[in-house]
Parts: sequence; C-alpha cells; structure tokens
Amino acid sequence: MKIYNISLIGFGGVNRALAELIATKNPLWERDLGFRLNIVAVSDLHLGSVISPNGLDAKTLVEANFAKGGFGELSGGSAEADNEAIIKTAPADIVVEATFTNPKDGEPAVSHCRWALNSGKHVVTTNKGPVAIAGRELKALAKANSVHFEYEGSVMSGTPVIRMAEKTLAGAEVKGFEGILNGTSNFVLGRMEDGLDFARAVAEAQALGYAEADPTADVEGFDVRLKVVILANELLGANLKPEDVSCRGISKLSHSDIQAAAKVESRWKLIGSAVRNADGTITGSVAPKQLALGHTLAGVNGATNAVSLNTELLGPVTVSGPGAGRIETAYALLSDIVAIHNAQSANFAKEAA
Ligand SMILES: NC(=O)C1=CN([C@@H]2O[C@H](COP(=O)(O)OP(=O)(O)OC[C@H]3O[C@@H](n4cnc5c(N)ncnc54)[C@H](O)[C@@H]3O)[C@@H](O)[C@H]2O)C=CC1
Ligand SMILES: N[C@@H](CC=O)C(=O)O
Repeated sequence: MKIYNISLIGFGGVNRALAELIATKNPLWERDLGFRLNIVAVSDLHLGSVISPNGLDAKTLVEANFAKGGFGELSGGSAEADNEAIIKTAPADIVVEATFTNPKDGEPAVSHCRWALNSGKHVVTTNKGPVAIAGRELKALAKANSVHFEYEGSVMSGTPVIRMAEKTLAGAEVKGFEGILNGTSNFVLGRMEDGLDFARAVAEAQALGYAEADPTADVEGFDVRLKVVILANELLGANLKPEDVSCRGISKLSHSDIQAAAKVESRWKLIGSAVRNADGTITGSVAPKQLALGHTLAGVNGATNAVSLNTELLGPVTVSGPGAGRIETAYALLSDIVAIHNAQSANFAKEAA
C-alpha cells in the first residue's frame, strides 16, 4: 500500500477540509484507492509553519484552535510561514497549494508551484492564479521534472469538468462554452431574488466558505475571468491571458433589475464564455446576462455551477455540480492525487512488464 507524504501550503478552508478528510477517510482510501495520505508539513501566513517528517496527526491539526503564529508551539514548528523552506525541504511527494488566488499576477502561488516542481515534487492546487497566468510554464516545468501539475479544483470546485472534458470528450471537438463559473455571485443573485440586499448576501457567501479572501474578485467577475482563461486554454487550445477576456461583474445589478427580469420570466446570471471564431482566434468574455427561465443555465441555483460545452459531434454537453465549498473543493485535490496515483501505477506496471 502506497503512502503519499504531502505538504499543505495555506491552511484555510480548503486545506483544512482536506485534513478533515484525511483524519476520517484514510482507511477507506487505503481500501478503495490503494493509498493513504500523510501530512508532513504545513505552512500558513497566519499560523506559521511546521515540519514533521514522520507525519502530523490530521485530527489534532483540524481540532486545535491555533492562534496567530500557533504552529510555533508545535515540535518542528515556527511562528513564521517559511513557504520556500517548507516546499523545498520537507520530505513530501506532493505539495498541495491552497493559498489565496491573486488575480493580478498569481503570486506568491506561482513561485510556490515553481519551487515544488523544481524540487521534483508533484503539485495539486485549487488556486486559479498559477493555472490561468502561468499554466503553460508550470506544465512544462512539471514535464521537465517528471512530476505532475494538477488543478481540477481551479474550475467548478470538485465538479470534474477539466478532466471529464479532456478524457471523456476527446475527439468531440469543443468549439466553445458558456457557464456559471462562480458560486458566490450565483448565490448572491439568488439571495437578491429572495429580497436580501447585496452586502448581506455577500456576507452569507463568505460565512459559507464560498467567497474569495477578497470577494471583489467574485462579484466583479475577476474570478470567472481566470476560469474562462483556464477552460479556453485547456479545452480550446487557446493561449489567453486574463487581460484578453472582457470582464463585467454583478455589482451594478440592482433589486429593480432583478425584479424587472422576473416580470418577463427571466433571471440574471453571471456568464463566462469563450468561442472559437471562424478565423481560429478565441474570444472570451464575462458579463451578467438575462436568461429566459427555459435556458439550460437559468435553473442553476446557489453555489452550484454549470458549463455547457458546445461540441461539433454531440452539440451542447452540460456539466453541473458544486462550484464552491470547502469539502467540495478538497475533493478536487483528492481527485488530482488519484490521477497522480493512477498514472504512477500505470508507469510501474509498464516498467515491470
Ligand atoms: N473555497 C472554495 O470554495 C474554493 C476555493 N478555491 C481556491 O482555493 C484556494 C484556497 O481557498 P480557501 O481555503 O477557501 O481560502 P482561505 O482564504 O480560507 O484560505 C487561504 C489560506 O491561505 C493562507 N495564505 C494566504 N497567503 C499565504 C501565503 N503567502 N503563504 C502561506 N499561506 C498563505 C491564509 O492565511 C489562509 O489561511 C484559493 O486560491 C481559492 O481561490 C477554488 C475553488 C473553490
Ligand atoms: N470564490 C469562488 C470559489 C471557487 O473558485 C466561487 O465562489 O466560485
């Protein structure tokens, strides 16, 4: 049975949820997936950092109510988050990057990924910054170091859109897509339909763990813009950068806009889309759209996301599922580790044959 040693970079909602899963699900994973996970290091800007080559107890990590710098009290701990040393020197097979998404330049997460890949460690991440802004470079770096760079959770949280499209729709020729790609803004629009004001709806999304550290990224569309770039580059073979995608969020929609839409049997949704043009170029955009109630995306509510992939051979194929949430996103990290494990097992089998 395989044990993967992992380092957690960032210990907020998502990585804490992964630790929670590790605390309870390792025996199940051992039986069903053929591996278990062992946390050998954690680094967090607020809590500090800790390395324990034999492994930290996941339950203790989750249940201890650490104060600022609290990892300094642990054996092998420091009150400072020394990400670089943790990533480069802790005896991990896999670095799990779940610090905040920086929509401007992706840092410091891009550097975290570079350090890990250059040290011969796999990277799994839910952070959209490195994937949208430096995805090509990081994939090449992973290849050069014979390791994996996996990022299923960067779009639609635990709902498997990237891997599903690449593996099971291979050959179907994706020509474009449109989707609801931000759980927070979709949740906020729904709560405004219920009569709640914008600020209170955003506060609810924050309390539920859906929102970005700065929820401006959610409501102004910057988060969806990163996801449009990721999907367009993955599924349409584009080479878009965030600044190539036009972007308008939901913050200017008022209660009267929402009521006016309801009167004509429609509702507002924040739509991210991309299309391959006749000349082969790809255009991406993010904007609120008023959809008739019969539209495939109009009934997608709360933090649920959905994307309709427009394919040449099948027409539209729509995938829907959780788009945000701590456990849901931690599942995406697990699915990335399963992908690494399966690829490695296949390699070992090939070498042994
Ligand atoms: N929460 C969700 O539903 C989803 C989140 N994501 C992405 O996953 C990542 C993590 O999300 P959450 O855990 O919800 O965020 P969070 O804000 O709860 O946690 C982020 C953690 O990273 C730490 N951090 C920030 N900068 C750091 C640095 N330079 N070094 C070390 N630690 C640092 C913070 O102290 C915080 O504990 C983000 O990039 C987010 O965009 C992706 C899909 C869904
Ligand atoms: N803040 C994001 C989290 C997932 O990417 C969202 O609300 O969709």
